[in-house]
Formats: sequence, C-alpha cells, structure tokens
Amino acid sequence: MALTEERVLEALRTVMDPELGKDLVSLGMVGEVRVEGGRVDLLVNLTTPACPLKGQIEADIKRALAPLGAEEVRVRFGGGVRPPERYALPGVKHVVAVASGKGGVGKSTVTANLALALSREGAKVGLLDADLYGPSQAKMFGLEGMRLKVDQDRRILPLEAHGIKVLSIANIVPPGQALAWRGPILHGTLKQFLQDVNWGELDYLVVDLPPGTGDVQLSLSQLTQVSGGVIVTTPQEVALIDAERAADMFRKLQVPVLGVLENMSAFLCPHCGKPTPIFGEGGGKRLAERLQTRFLGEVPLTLALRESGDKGVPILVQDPEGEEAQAFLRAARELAAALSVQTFLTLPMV
Ligand SMILES: Nc1ncnc2c1ncn2[C@@H]1O[C@H](COP(=O)(O)OP(=O)(O)OP(=O)(O)O)[C@@H](O)[C@H]1O
Repeated sequence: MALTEERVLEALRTVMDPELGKDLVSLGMVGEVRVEGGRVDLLVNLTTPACPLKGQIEADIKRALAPLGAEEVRVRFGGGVRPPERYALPGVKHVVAVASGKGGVGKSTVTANLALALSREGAKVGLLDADLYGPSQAKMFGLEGMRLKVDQDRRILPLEAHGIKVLSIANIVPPGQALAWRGPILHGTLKQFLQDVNWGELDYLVVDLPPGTGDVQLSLSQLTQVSGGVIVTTPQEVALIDAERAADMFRKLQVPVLGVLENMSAFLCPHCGKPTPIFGEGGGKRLAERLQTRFLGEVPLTLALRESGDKGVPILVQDPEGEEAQAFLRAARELAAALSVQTFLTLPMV
C-alpha cells in the first residue's frame, strides 16, 4: 500500500502524549504532514517548548510509522506555551510563584536559574523580584545600580539581562536602604509591579516571593491569577516542616503546587567531584510525595553556584553544560510539563 498522508495520520492516532494520556491527533498536536516518496516530514506542536518528552514522542512516532514502510521520518517540534483561559496579566500567559518556608535555602538562586532555563528552552520569560525586604535578583543578574525607565505611556520598563526581563525593587530604592513598609504599601507596590509594567509578551512571569508566608503572598494571589507555585527546600527534615507551611499557604490561596525542588542536595567537591549529602538525602522527594506533587529534581551544593550568584552571572550563563545548569534545565522542563498538563485539564482543546 502506498505511503499517504492519511495513513500517516491514522498511525499517529496510536501515538500517545505520555503526560496527557491522549493521542497526538486528538490533541491537535500534529501541525503538518508531508509525504514525498518514502520520506515523511512532520510538525508536532507541543504545549510548551520546554517539553521534557520530546525524545520519547519522536521515538514513539518513528515506531508507529515503521510498519508503513517509511524510509525516513523527520520530526520537527513547534508550538508555544498554551495560555490558560484568561491571561494572568495583559501579554502574560502564566504567573509562577517560587516560595520557600524559610530564608537561605537558595530560593532566589533557584528562581533566577529556573527563569533562565525556561528561556533557554524557547519560552519568553520575565522575573519579578517580589522579595521586597531582601531583593537579590538585581545582583543575581548583574543589574545592580541600574535605574528603571518608563515607556511613552509611563509604564515601567523592566531591565533585561541574558534574555530575561527583570524587575526588582533594588533598581528603585537605593542599595542598603531598608524598607519598613506595612501590608497596604507592600500591596500597592506589588500592584504597580504587576499592572503598571510593560512586560511585553511573556509565556512565564516567574515571581521570587519573600521567604515564609505573609502579606506579599496574599497580595500576589489577590492581584493576579497565579497559575502555580514551586516550593524550594533543602533536604533535611527540619527544612521540610517549613516547606510544608509554604505549600499550605499556596493551598489556602488556591494556588496549585506544581512541584518541589530540592536545593543544596549534595555537596560536590570542586577537586574530585565526589558528592557528600551534607544535609541528608531524599527529603525533597519525600516532601513531593507527601504533597502529591511533582519532584522537580535536585540541585547540588557547589562552590561554582555560590560564586556565580555573588558575581552576578547566573550558573546557567556561566557554565551552561555543567551539572548545576543541567539540573535546572531538567527542573524547568518538569515545571513546564506540570503547567501544560494543568492547563490542558482545565481547558477545552484548541
Ligand atoms: N546550590 C547551591 N550551592 C551553593 N550555594 C548556593 C546554592 N544555592 C544557593 N546558594 C547560595 O546560598 C546563599 C543564599 O541563597 P539565596 O539568596 O538564593 O537564598 P534565599 O532562600 O533566596 O534567601 P532569602 O530568602 O534569605 O533571600 C547565596 O549566597 C547563594 O549563592
């Protein structure tokens, strides 16, 4: 039987998206099928460019088309981040909040590198530093001392570094000046940071929340539709108790927890590379199981990561092939997949 587009489409009905549990054709993911002689060219539109299952989907497609006698199958991936029913902010599809139960677990480091990893995977990403009392993103991105500008409509223009739009209070208030704001002023500032800013078109606006559970968390969920939250923890049992509080806060604010990321998992010796689990092992994974959410993976404790934060060159830029960057890339793909599945479950298919 001749190789035709119809037969290819029929075969693709047997290829499932492993996350969504439906076939690629019913999901509307097959964008284009071209058959020329024995060659098949396919465009598959993913629900996020950061999809962690590209390799598996491609292999499944090739396996499904092999019995048709195709000599060569070429799969191209396209498709942008699928928006929720209502955009979170004008031009912004998803707001993702990153929280920790307590300070010092590396939440800001994780937020910066997750944002960069999502961007590296092809998404348009912004980062809002909502840690108003202890802003660190201007430093992380080497933007200290730079002042914000406004556009012709007098909306704030975020700064830009390594392809990420970054907005931090540190670029408004002089460095070293302590903020002693009460709830209403915090709320007003956050409102301005969300609504009076020219974010442009973003797939993800990643928000670095202050540690703990407080006014900013509450304000954020009142001011915008937060698509989901990420919990950052270190592996030891005492840290998990705090992290669980952060998860509880998301639950009370009706923000779905998309996953748990374990930071400072094992110390990697800069000389021999040997891992030492200083803070214990497996805590983040156990927490994810308890919360019935995804485990986004482990980021090691390394000298390079600490130094990169201090230098203002995030590890994803400084050493994109290194072990730390790869851990952030894996976590970003898992996060993007969690959000895609959630969007899919709440939306009629397009
Ligand atoms: N995986 C890691 N390996 C080495 N150093 C790390 C790692 N993660 C974070 N750090 C370092 O730990 C310190 C605290 O990190 P960071 O500021 O990101 O934490 P935080 O949880 O956001 O803190 P706070 O909530 O108090 O602002 C920084 O010096 C940072 O460079």
